[in-house]
Amino acid sequence: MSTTRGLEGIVATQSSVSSIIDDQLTYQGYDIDDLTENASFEEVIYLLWNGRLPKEDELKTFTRDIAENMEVPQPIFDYMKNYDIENVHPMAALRTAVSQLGLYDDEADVMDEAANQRKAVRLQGKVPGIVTGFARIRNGKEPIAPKTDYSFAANFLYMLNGEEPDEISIDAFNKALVLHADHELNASTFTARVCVATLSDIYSGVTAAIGALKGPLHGGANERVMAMLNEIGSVDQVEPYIRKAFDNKEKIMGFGHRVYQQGDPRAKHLREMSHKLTEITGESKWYDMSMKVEELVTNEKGLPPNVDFYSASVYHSLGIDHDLFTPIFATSRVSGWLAHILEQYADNRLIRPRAEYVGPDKQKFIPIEER
Ligand SMILES: CC(=O)SCCNC(=O)CCNC(=O)[C@H](O)C(C)(C)COP(=O)(O)OP(=O)(O)OC[C@H]1O[C@@H](n2cnc3c(N)ncnc32)[C@H](O)[C@@H]1OP(=O)(O)O
Ligand SMILES: O=C([O-])CC(=O)C(=O)O
Repeated sequence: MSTTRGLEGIVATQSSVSSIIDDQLTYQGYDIDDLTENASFEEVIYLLWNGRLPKEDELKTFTRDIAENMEVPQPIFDYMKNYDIENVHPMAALRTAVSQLGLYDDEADVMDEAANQRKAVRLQGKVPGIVTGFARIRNGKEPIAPKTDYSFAANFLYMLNGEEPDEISIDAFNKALVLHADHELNASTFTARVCVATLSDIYSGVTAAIGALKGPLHGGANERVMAMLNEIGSVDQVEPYIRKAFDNKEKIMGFGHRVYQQGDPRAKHLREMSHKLTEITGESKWYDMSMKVEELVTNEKGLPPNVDFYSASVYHSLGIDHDLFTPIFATSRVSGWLAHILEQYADNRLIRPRAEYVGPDKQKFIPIEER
Protein backbone atom coordinates (compact mmCIF):
# COMPACT_ATOMS: atom_id res chain seq x y z
CA MET A 1 0.00 0.00 0.00
CA SER A 2 1.26 3.48 -0.74
CA THR A 3 -0.20 6.74 0.57
CA THR A 4 -0.26 10.30 -0.70
CA ARG A 5 -0.33 12.88 2.10
CA GLY A 6 -3.47 14.98 1.85
CA LEU A 7 -4.52 12.98 -1.25
CA GLU A 8 -2.49 15.43 -3.35
CA GLY A 9 -2.95 14.81 -7.05
CA ILE A 10 -5.35 11.90 -6.51
CA VAL A 11 -8.32 11.90 -8.91
CA ALA A 12 -11.18 10.74 -6.69
CA THR A 13 -14.20 11.17 -8.97
CA GLN A 14 -15.41 12.36 -12.35
CA SER A 15 -17.44 15.55 -12.45
CA SER A 16 -18.91 17.88 -15.04
CA VAL A 17 -19.66 20.71 -12.61
CA SER A 18 -16.39 22.62 -12.80
CA SER A 19 -12.80 22.11 -13.88
CA ILE A 20 -9.32 23.46 -13.18
CA ILE A 21 -7.12 22.79 -16.18
CA ASP A 22 -3.82 24.62 -16.74
CA ASP A 23 -4.72 27.08 -13.96
CA GLN A 24 -7.97 28.01 -15.70
CA LEU A 25 -11.28 27.60 -13.85
CA THR A 26 -14.49 26.82 -15.72
CA TYR A 27 -18.03 26.08 -14.59
CA GLN A 28 -19.65 23.56 -16.98
CA GLY A 29 -17.13 24.64 -19.61
CA TYR A 30 -17.69 28.40 -19.21
CA ASP A 31 -14.59 30.37 -18.27
CA ILE A 32 -14.82 32.07 -14.89
CA ASP A 33 -13.58 35.36 -16.45
CA ASP A 34 -16.52 35.33 -18.85
CA LEU A 35 -19.07 34.47 -16.14
CA THR A 36 -17.74 37.08 -13.70
CA GLU A 37 -18.14 39.84 -16.27
CA ASN A 38 -21.51 38.77 -17.62
CA ALA A 39 -23.55 36.46 -15.40
CA SER A 40 -25.89 36.94 -12.48
CA PHE A 41 -25.34 34.58 -9.55
CA GLU A 42 -28.76 33.01 -10.24
CA GLU A 43 -27.65 32.24 -13.82
CA VAL A 44 -24.54 30.56 -12.41
CA ILE A 45 -26.55 28.45 -9.94
CA TYR A 46 -28.84 27.36 -12.77
CA LEU A 47 -25.79 26.50 -14.88
CA LEU A 48 -24.18 24.46 -12.10
CA TRP A 49 -27.35 22.51 -11.36
CA ASN A 50 -28.61 21.98 -14.91
CA GLY A 51 -25.47 21.90 -17.01
CA ARG A 52 -26.58 24.74 -19.28
CA LEU A 53 -27.38 28.45 -19.11
CA PRO A 54 -31.07 29.27 -18.60
CA LYS A 55 -33.25 30.86 -21.25
CA GLU A 56 -34.84 34.20 -20.33
CA ASP A 57 -38.12 32.80 -19.00
CA GLU A 58 -36.33 29.97 -17.16
CA LEU A 59 -34.05 32.46 -15.41
CA LYS A 60 -37.01 34.62 -14.43
CA THR A 61 -38.86 31.66 -12.91
CA PHE A 62 -35.72 30.31 -11.21
CA THR A 63 -34.75 33.70 -9.72
CA ARG A 64 -38.26 34.16 -8.36
CA ASP A 65 -38.35 30.59 -7.07
CA ILE A 66 -35.19 31.14 -5.03
CA ALA A 67 -36.36 34.53 -3.73
CA GLU A 68 -39.71 33.01 -2.69
CA ASN A 69 -37.86 30.33 -0.74
CA MET A 70 -35.73 32.75 1.27
CA GLU A 71 -37.86 33.02 4.40
CA VAL A 72 -36.14 31.21 7.28
CA PRO A 73 -38.38 29.26 9.71
CA GLN A 74 -38.93 31.49 12.75
CA PRO A 75 -37.93 28.76 15.29
CA ILE A 76 -34.39 28.90 13.87
CA PHE A 77 -34.18 32.61 14.70
CA ASP A 78 -35.79 31.99 18.10
CA TYR A 79 -33.13 29.37 18.80
CA MET A 80 -30.38 31.86 17.89
CA LYS A 81 -31.81 34.32 20.36
CA ASN A 82 -31.09 31.80 23.11
CA TYR A 83 -27.42 31.43 22.20
CA ASP A 84 -24.65 33.00 24.23
CA ILE A 85 -24.51 34.88 20.95
CA GLU A 86 -21.44 37.04 21.55
CA ASN A 87 -19.40 33.86 21.82
CA VAL A 88 -20.83 32.12 18.78
CA HIS A 89 -18.97 32.34 15.49
CA PRO A 90 -21.36 32.92 12.57
CA MET A 91 -19.97 29.83 10.78
CA ALA A 92 -20.95 27.70 13.78
CA ALA A 93 -24.39 29.35 13.77
CA LEU A 94 -24.76 28.68 10.03
CA ARG A 95 -23.68 25.04 10.42
CA THR A 96 -26.24 24.53 13.18
CA ALA A 97 -29.04 26.38 11.37
CA VAL A 98 -28.57 24.43 8.12
CA SER A 99 -28.77 21.22 10.11
CA GLN A 100 -31.95 22.54 11.76
CA LEU A 101 -33.46 23.42 8.36
CA GLY A 102 -33.73 19.68 7.73
CA LEU A 103 -36.13 19.47 10.69
CA TYR A 104 -38.53 21.88 9.01
CA ASP A 105 -38.50 20.21 5.59
CA ASP A 106 -41.10 17.43 5.16
CA GLU A 107 -39.09 16.13 2.21
CA ALA A 108 -35.75 16.06 4.04
CA ASP A 109 -35.39 12.29 3.61
CA VAL A 110 -37.25 11.93 0.31
CA MET A 111 -34.53 10.85 -2.10
CA ASP A 112 -36.03 11.12 -5.60
CA GLU A 113 -34.49 13.54 -8.08
CA ALA A 114 -37.40 16.00 -8.19
CA ALA A 115 -37.52 16.23 -4.38
CA ASN A 116 -33.75 16.78 -4.25
CA GLN A 117 -34.04 19.62 -6.80
CA ARG A 118 -36.80 21.24 -4.70
CA LYS A 119 -34.70 20.92 -1.55
CA ALA A 120 -31.72 22.46 -3.34
CA VAL A 121 -33.81 25.57 -4.15
CA ARG A 122 -35.12 25.78 -0.58
CA LEU A 123 -31.67 25.43 0.94
CA GLN A 124 -29.94 27.84 -1.44
CA GLY A 125 -32.70 30.36 -0.79
CA LYS A 126 -32.46 30.20 2.99
CA VAL A 127 -28.72 30.51 3.58
CA PRO A 128 -28.63 34.33 3.03
CA GLY A 129 -31.47 34.79 5.54
CA ILE A 130 -29.66 32.66 8.11
CA VAL A 131 -26.36 34.55 7.77
CA THR A 132 -27.94 38.01 7.77
CA GLY A 133 -30.53 37.09 10.43
CA PHE A 134 -27.77 35.93 12.77
CA ALA A 135 -25.78 39.11 12.11
CA ARG A 136 -28.79 41.24 13.04
CA ILE A 137 -29.90 39.21 16.05
CA ARG A 138 -26.47 39.48 17.67
CA ASN A 139 -26.76 43.26 17.32
CA GLY A 140 -30.13 43.26 19.05
CA LYS A 141 -32.06 43.73 15.79
CA GLU A 142 -34.80 41.67 14.15
CA PRO A 143 -34.10 39.73 10.93
CA ILE A 144 -35.45 41.37 7.79
CA ALA A 145 -37.76 39.53 5.39
CA PRO A 146 -36.44 39.14 1.82
CA LYS A 147 -37.99 40.96 -1.15
CA THR A 148 -39.19 38.57 -3.82
CA ASP A 149 -38.41 41.04 -6.64
CA TYR A 150 -34.77 41.52 -5.57
CA SER A 151 -31.84 39.56 -6.97
CA PHE A 152 -29.95 37.15 -4.69
CA ALA A 153 -27.07 39.62 -4.26
CA ALA A 154 -29.39 42.57 -3.57
CA ASN A 155 -31.44 40.54 -1.11
CA PHE A 156 -28.36 39.55 0.90
CA LEU A 157 -27.25 43.18 1.31
CA TYR A 158 -30.80 44.33 1.98
CA MET A 159 -31.42 41.69 4.65
CA LEU A 160 -28.09 42.51 6.25
CA ASN A 161 -28.46 46.30 6.43
CA GLY A 162 -32.20 46.92 6.13
CA GLU A 163 -31.56 49.50 3.38
CA GLU A 164 -31.90 49.36 -0.35
CA PRO A 165 -28.37 48.54 -1.58
CA ASP A 166 -26.67 50.69 -4.24
CA GLU A 167 -25.87 49.33 -7.70
CA ILE A 168 -22.08 49.34 -7.19
CA SER A 169 -22.38 47.19 -4.06
CA ILE A 170 -24.88 44.81 -5.70
CA ASP A 171 -22.61 44.38 -8.71
CA ALA A 172 -19.50 43.76 -6.57
CA PHE A 173 -21.36 41.32 -4.34
CA ASN A 174 -22.81 39.49 -7.33
CA LYS A 175 -19.32 39.12 -8.83
CA ALA A 176 -17.96 37.79 -5.52
CA LEU A 177 -20.79 35.22 -5.39
CA VAL A 178 -20.06 34.12 -8.97
CA LEU A 179 -16.35 33.77 -8.22
CA HIS A 180 -16.89 31.60 -5.13
CA ALA A 181 -19.66 29.34 -6.48
CA ASP A 182 -17.72 26.20 -7.26
CA HIS A 183 -14.19 24.86 -7.33
CA GLU A 184 -13.87 21.25 -8.42
CA LEU A 185 -13.04 18.81 -5.60
CA ASN A 186 -11.98 21.24 -2.85
CA ALA A 187 -12.08 20.00 0.74
CA SER A 188 -15.64 21.09 1.58
CA THR A 189 -17.09 19.77 -1.69
CA PHE A 190 -15.31 16.45 -1.19
CA THR A 191 -16.76 16.36 2.34
CA ALA A 192 -20.27 16.91 0.96
CA ARG A 193 -19.82 14.16 -1.61
CA VAL A 194 -18.45 11.67 0.93
CA CYS A 195 -21.40 12.38 3.21
CA VAL A 196 -24.17 11.96 0.63
CA ALA A 197 -22.48 8.97 -0.99
CA THR A 198 -23.77 7.00 2.02
CA LEU A 199 -27.21 8.08 0.67
CA SER A 200 -27.57 10.50 3.54
CA ASP A 201 -29.71 13.60 2.89
CA ILE A 202 -28.87 16.99 1.38
CA TYR A 203 -29.02 18.84 4.72
CA SER A 204 -26.44 16.46 6.20
CA GLY A 205 -24.17 16.91 3.18
CA VAL A 206 -24.26 20.70 3.32
CA THR A 207 -23.88 20.77 7.11
CA ALA A 208 -20.74 18.64 6.80
CA ALA A 209 -19.42 20.89 4.02
CA ILE A 210 -19.90 24.03 6.12
CA GLY A 211 -17.83 22.42 8.85
CA ALA A 212 -15.01 21.79 6.38
CA LEU A 213 -15.15 25.29 4.86
CA LYS A 214 -14.86 26.87 8.31
CA GLY A 215 -11.19 25.91 8.78
CA PRO A 216 -8.40 28.48 8.22
CA LEU A 217 -6.69 26.35 5.56
CA HIS A 218 -9.87 26.62 3.47
CA GLY A 219 -12.66 29.25 3.52
CA GLY A 220 -11.78 30.47 7.01
CA ALA A 221 -8.68 32.17 5.57
CA ASN A 222 -10.55 35.27 4.32
CA GLU A 223 -11.49 36.43 7.84
CA ARG A 224 -7.89 35.90 8.94
CA VAL A 225 -6.55 37.96 6.02
CA MET A 226 -8.51 40.94 7.33
CA ALA A 227 -7.23 40.29 10.86
CA MET A 228 -3.69 40.33 9.47
CA LEU A 229 -4.23 43.59 7.55
CA ASN A 230 -5.70 45.13 10.68
CA GLU A 231 -2.72 44.00 12.73
CA ILE A 232 -0.27 45.38 10.16
CA GLY A 233 -2.09 48.71 10.26
CA SER A 234 -0.25 50.70 7.57
CA VAL A 235 1.71 50.23 4.35
CA ASP A 236 5.08 51.00 5.99
CA GLN A 237 4.51 48.20 8.52
CA VAL A 238 3.91 45.53 5.86
CA GLU A 239 7.54 44.62 5.29
CA PRO A 240 8.61 44.19 8.94
CA TYR A 241 5.40 42.24 9.68
CA ILE A 242 5.78 39.86 6.74
CA ARG A 243 9.53 39.36 7.29
CA LYS A 244 8.86 38.45 10.91
CA ALA A 245 6.18 35.98 9.77
CA PHE A 246 8.67 34.45 7.31
CA ASP A 247 11.28 34.16 10.06
CA ASN A 248 8.76 32.46 12.33
CA LYS A 249 7.73 30.13 9.48
CA GLU A 250 4.13 31.30 9.79
CA LYS A 251 1.70 30.77 6.97
CA ILE A 252 0.47 33.97 5.35
CA MET A 253 -3.28 33.69 5.04
CA GLY A 254 -4.70 34.06 1.54
CA PHE A 255 -1.60 32.70 -0.22
CA GLY A 256 -0.78 29.35 -1.75
CA HIS A 257 -3.01 26.72 -3.26
CA ARG A 258 -2.99 22.95 -3.62
CA VAL A 259 -3.92 22.99 -7.32
CA TYR A 260 -2.88 26.28 -8.93
CA GLN A 261 0.76 26.54 -9.95
CA GLN A 262 0.92 30.05 -11.44
CA GLY A 263 -1.92 31.65 -9.52
CA ASP A 264 -5.62 31.60 -8.77
CA PRO A 265 -7.56 33.09 -11.73
CA ARG A 266 -10.19 34.48 -9.34
CA ALA A 267 -7.70 36.68 -7.51
CA LYS A 268 -7.27 39.21 -10.33
CA HIS A 269 -11.00 39.98 -10.34
CA LEU A 270 -11.05 40.47 -6.59
CA ARG A 271 -7.86 42.58 -6.75
CA GLU A 272 -9.51 44.87 -9.28
CA MET A 273 -12.69 45.06 -7.19
CA SER A 274 -10.65 45.82 -4.08
CA HIS A 275 -8.88 48.65 -5.92
CA LYS A 276 -12.14 50.18 -7.12
CA LEU A 277 -14.09 49.78 -3.86
CA THR A 278 -11.33 51.05 -1.56
CA GLU A 279 -11.05 54.17 -3.74
CA ILE A 280 -14.78 54.72 -3.41
CA THR A 281 -14.70 54.34 0.38
CA GLY A 282 -11.61 56.56 0.63
CA GLU A 283 -9.72 53.74 2.36
CA SER A 284 -7.15 52.82 -0.29
CA LYS A 285 -4.80 51.73 2.46
CA TRP A 286 -6.39 48.27 2.52
CA TYR A 287 -5.65 47.82 -1.18
CA ASP A 288 -2.18 49.37 -0.92
CA MET A 289 -1.29 47.14 2.02
CA SER A 290 -2.63 44.08 0.21
CA MET A 291 -0.56 44.90 -2.88
CA LYS A 292 2.57 45.24 -0.75
CA VAL A 293 1.88 41.92 1.01
CA GLU A 294 1.35 40.27 -2.39
CA GLU A 295 4.61 41.71 -3.76
CA LEU A 296 6.62 40.34 -0.84
CA VAL A 297 5.00 36.91 -0.55
CA THR A 298 4.98 36.30 -4.30
CA ASN A 299 8.51 37.54 -4.96
CA GLU A 300 10.15 35.92 -1.97
CA LYS A 301 8.15 32.73 -1.49
CA GLY A 302 6.79 32.21 -4.98
CA LEU A 303 3.27 32.01 -3.57
CA PRO A 304 0.52 33.91 -5.42
CA PRO A 305 -2.68 35.08 -3.69
CA ASN A 306 -5.71 32.81 -3.69
CA VAL A 307 -9.42 33.72 -3.75
CA ASP A 308 -9.43 34.51 -0.02
CA PHE A 309 -6.82 37.27 -0.14
CA TYR A 310 -8.48 40.19 -1.95
CA SER A 311 -12.01 39.11 -1.03
CA ALA A 312 -11.16 40.35 2.48
CA SER A 313 -10.70 44.00 1.49
CA VAL A 314 -13.66 43.72 -0.92
CA TYR A 315 -16.08 42.63 1.82
CA HIS A 316 -14.58 45.11 4.28
CA SER A 317 -15.23 47.90 1.76
CA LEU A 318 -18.85 46.78 1.52
CA GLY A 319 -19.12 47.45 5.27
CA ILE A 320 -19.45 43.78 6.21
CA ASP A 321 -18.34 42.45 9.62
CA HIS A 322 -15.13 40.45 9.28
CA ASP A 323 -16.47 37.26 10.83
CA LEU A 324 -19.20 37.18 8.16
CA PHE A 325 -16.64 36.77 5.36
CA THR A 326 -16.55 32.96 5.55
CA PRO A 327 -20.36 32.64 5.88
CA ILE A 328 -20.57 34.74 2.69
CA PHE A 329 -18.23 32.29 1.02
CA ALA A 330 -20.62 29.53 2.16
CA THR A 331 -23.63 31.49 0.87
CA SER A 332 -22.14 31.24 -2.59
CA ARG A 333 -20.46 27.82 -2.34
CA VAL A 334 -23.68 26.11 -1.24
CA SER A 335 -24.60 26.30 -4.95
CA GLY A 336 -21.52 24.24 -5.85
CA TRP A 337 -22.01 21.81 -2.98
CA LEU A 338 -25.58 21.22 -4.11
CA ALA A 339 -24.49 20.71 -7.73
CA HIS A 340 -21.96 18.10 -6.60
CA ILE A 341 -24.48 16.45 -4.27
CA LEU A 342 -27.01 16.13 -7.11
CA GLU A 343 -24.27 14.78 -9.39
CA GLN A 344 -23.21 12.27 -6.71
CA TYR A 345 -26.79 11.00 -6.22
CA ALA A 346 -27.23 10.63 -9.98
CA ASP A 347 -24.42 8.05 -10.21
CA ASN A 348 -23.65 7.04 -6.66
CA ARG A 349 -21.14 4.68 -5.16
CA LEU A 350 -20.06 4.70 -1.52
CA ILE A 351 -16.78 6.63 -1.06
CA ARG A 352 -14.60 4.53 1.17
CA PRO A 353 -10.83 4.64 0.66
CA ARG A 354 -8.27 2.66 2.66
CA ALA A 355 -5.71 3.63 5.31
CA GLU A 356 -2.23 2.16 5.45
CA TYR A 357 -1.84 0.78 8.98
CA VAL A 358 1.28 2.07 10.74
CA GLY A 359 0.33 1.32 14.37
CA PRO A 360 1.74 -1.34 16.73
CA ASP A 361 1.41 -5.00 15.82
CA LYS A 362 0.47 -8.24 17.61
CA GLN A 363 -0.56 -6.59 20.87
CA LYS A 364 -1.90 -8.81 23.64
CA PHE A 365 -4.70 -7.55 25.87
CA ILE A 366 -3.46 -6.78 29.42
CA PRO A 367 -6.04 -6.78 32.25
CA ILE A 368 -6.51 -3.25 33.61
CA GLU A 369 -5.00 -3.99 37.04
CA GLU A 370 -1.78 -5.20 35.38
CA ARG A 371 -1.16 -2.17 33.11
C1 LIG B 1 -10.71 28.83 -0.76
C2 LIG B 1 -9.47 28.18 -0.32
O1 LIG B 1 -9.54 27.20 0.38
S1 LIG B 1 -8.00 28.80 -0.87
C3 LIG B 1 -6.84 28.41 0.42
C4 LIG B 1 -7.11 29.23 1.64
N1 LIG B 1 -6.12 28.97 2.69
C5 LIG B 1 -5.10 29.81 2.95
O2 LIG B 1 -4.95 30.87 2.34
C6 LIG B 1 -4.20 29.40 4.08
C7 LIG B 1 -2.74 29.60 3.71
N2 LIG B 1 -2.35 28.65 2.70
C8 LIG B 1 -2.04 27.36 3.02
O3 LIG B 1 -2.06 26.96 4.19
C9 LIG B 1 -1.68 26.39 1.90
O4 LIG B 1 -1.07 27.07 0.83
C10 LIG B 1 -2.91 25.60 1.41
C11 LIG B 1 -3.63 24.95 2.57
C12 LIG B 1 -3.85 26.48 0.67
C13 LIG B 1 -2.42 24.51 0.44
O5 LIG B 1 -1.77 23.56 1.21
P1 LIG B 1 -0.81 22.42 0.64
O6 LIG B 1 -1.04 22.16 -0.78
O7 LIG B 1 -0.98 21.27 1.57
O8 LIG B 1 0.61 23.03 0.78
P2 LIG B 1 1.52 22.98 2.10
O9 LIG B 1 0.81 23.55 3.27
O10 LIG B 1 2.06 21.59 2.21
O11 LIG B 1 2.66 23.98 1.66
C14 LIG B 1 3.78 23.65 0.84
C15 LIG B 1 4.95 24.54 1.25
O12 LIG B 1 4.61 25.91 1.00
C16 LIG B 1 4.56 26.65 2.21
N3 LIG B 1 3.33 27.47 2.19
C17 LIG B 1 2.17 27.15 1.64
N4 LIG B 1 1.29 28.14 1.82
C18 LIG B 1 1.94 29.09 2.50
C19 LIG B 1 1.55 30.35 3.00
N5 LIG B 1 0.32 30.79 2.82
N6 LIG B 1 2.46 31.08 3.66
C20 LIG B 1 3.72 30.63 3.84
N7 LIG B 1 4.14 29.43 3.40
C21 LIG B 1 3.25 28.68 2.75
C22 LIG B 1 4.45 25.62 3.31
O13 LIG B 1 4.93 26.09 4.55
C23 LIG B 1 5.25 24.48 2.76
O14 LIG B 1 6.61 24.79 2.90
P3 LIG B 1 7.67 23.63 3.24
O15 LIG B 1 7.62 22.71 2.07
O16 LIG B 1 8.94 24.39 3.36
O17 LIG B 1 7.22 22.99 4.50
O1 LIG C 1 -9.85 24.21 -4.31
C1 LIG C 1 -9.40 24.35 -3.17
O2 LIG C 1 -8.61 23.56 -2.63
C2 LIG C 1 -9.78 25.53 -2.36
C3 LIG C 1 -10.40 26.64 -3.15
O3 LIG C 1 -9.73 27.42 -3.78
C4 LIG C 1 -11.86 26.73 -3.16
O4 LIG C 1 -12.53 25.87 -2.59
O5 LIG C 1 -12.38 27.69 -3.77
